Amino acid sequence: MFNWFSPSLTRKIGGLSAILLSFLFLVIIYSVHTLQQIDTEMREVAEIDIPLTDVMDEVEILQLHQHLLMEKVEYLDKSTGNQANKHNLIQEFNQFNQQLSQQLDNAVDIVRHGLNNGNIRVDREQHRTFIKEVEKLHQQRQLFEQHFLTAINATHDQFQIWQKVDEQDLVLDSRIESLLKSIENLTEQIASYTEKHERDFLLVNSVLGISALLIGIYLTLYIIQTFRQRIGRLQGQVQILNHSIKTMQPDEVMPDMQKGDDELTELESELKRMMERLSQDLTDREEIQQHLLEIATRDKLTNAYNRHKWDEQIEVELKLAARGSYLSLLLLDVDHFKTINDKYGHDAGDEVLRMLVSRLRSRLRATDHIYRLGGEEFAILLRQIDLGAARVTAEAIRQHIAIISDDNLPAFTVSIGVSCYEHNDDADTLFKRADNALYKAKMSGRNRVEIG
Ligand SMILES: Nc1nc2c(ncn2[C@@H]2O[C@H](COP(=O)(O)OP(=O)(O)OP(=O)(O)O)[C@@H](O)[C@H]2O)c(=O)[nH]1
Repeated sequence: MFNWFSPSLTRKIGGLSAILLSFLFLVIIYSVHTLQQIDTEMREVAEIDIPLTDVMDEVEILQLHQHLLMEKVEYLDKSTGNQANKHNLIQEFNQFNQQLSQQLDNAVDIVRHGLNNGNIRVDREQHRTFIKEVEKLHQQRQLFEQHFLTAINATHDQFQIWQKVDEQDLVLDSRIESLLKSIENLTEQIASYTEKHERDFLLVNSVLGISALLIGIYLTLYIIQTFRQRIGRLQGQVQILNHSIKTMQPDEVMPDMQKGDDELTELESELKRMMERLSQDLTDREEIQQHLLEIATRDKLTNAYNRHKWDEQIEVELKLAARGSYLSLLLLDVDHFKTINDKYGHDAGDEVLRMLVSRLRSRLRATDHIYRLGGEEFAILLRQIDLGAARVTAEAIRQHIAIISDDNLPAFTVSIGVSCYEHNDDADTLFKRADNALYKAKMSGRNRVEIG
């Protein structure tokens, strides 16, 4: 089923456009149909009703003329008896008769022709009735003429005969009048049909036009609103992405995805995926950097910090100590390491160094760092430890190392020189005191702790 909220933007706009076009199509179809209808009705009025009205007006005028002639003839017949004049008037009367017949035939022809050609669409039945009425009028007129001629030629009861003729003349007048009235009615009827169609045309076209306009406005506003909203969101996300790339900080929170599966949502999810990829890349990069840093600062054999790290860190620790915190240095050297190497081999010597660092770690706090300064010499920095405590720690270490017993490794001992930060010490002076103490320990027989 068509769900308005889920389909793509193209389909939404396409759907609304299709509805809009359908409305316009309906307007066009309806307009063409109604205009055709109005045109047919106007043609019917022009081709049938107007000529018919003209003909019947002509009939009425002729009838009036004939009526006057008849009055004259009647007067002459009754009073003067002027035969020559009467004869002329009768001839004139007959001419009008012919013209009247001709006009009535014309009227019938117009209607019949219209019916046969299909030009008459409105009230065909009433038009057929009109033909019948005209034919009847025709017959009555012929009857009237016969009566008129009889009246002229009558030698007695003239007054009564002329009265009858007058009566028939009146009937004919009223019949013609009613025929004219019926034509007028037909014309009015067609005019009212046309008017109704024009009104409907305006109404339906207005409704369809306004609907199309409203849909068009809605469609435009919907597109503008949607694009502004969604593109605003996308701009925000692109800015977040941009900022993350600039600062190399992928921890910016992307807004939640909008529901739907249109093109802009796809673009949004693509941006989200890019952000995730960037985040992953930056994490990987950080891990690699961390790893490289480890490699750069650690001794490969023992994993203790190397001399490079020592040079860096001692300055940091000295600054902290200068602010008032204790800092002690243990300088540790394996006794007779050369002999171990010579006697048990270089690999065994390596293993001794590895084990030494591992044991030292187990005796120290996490904040006490071990540095391999070269060969079998190590430095240990003890934070927040004064000289006395450092000596105790050094002694504990020495004893712990001396009692190691491992079947695979030779027993060995260490000598330790201890120094503690003093006012205005630098790396050299602090180191020197520890080194002197170590020297003293070596000179005093090794496996000893000495204070510098
Ligand atoms: N196995 C091994 N030996 C090393 C390493 N670095 C230095 N050495 C050896 O350590 C020995 C140090 O010997 P010396 O400086 O004479 O010191 P010592 O034999 O320990 O004598 P004292 O310090 O006076 O007790 C040398 O033989 C070096 O070759 C290493 O990484 N592995």
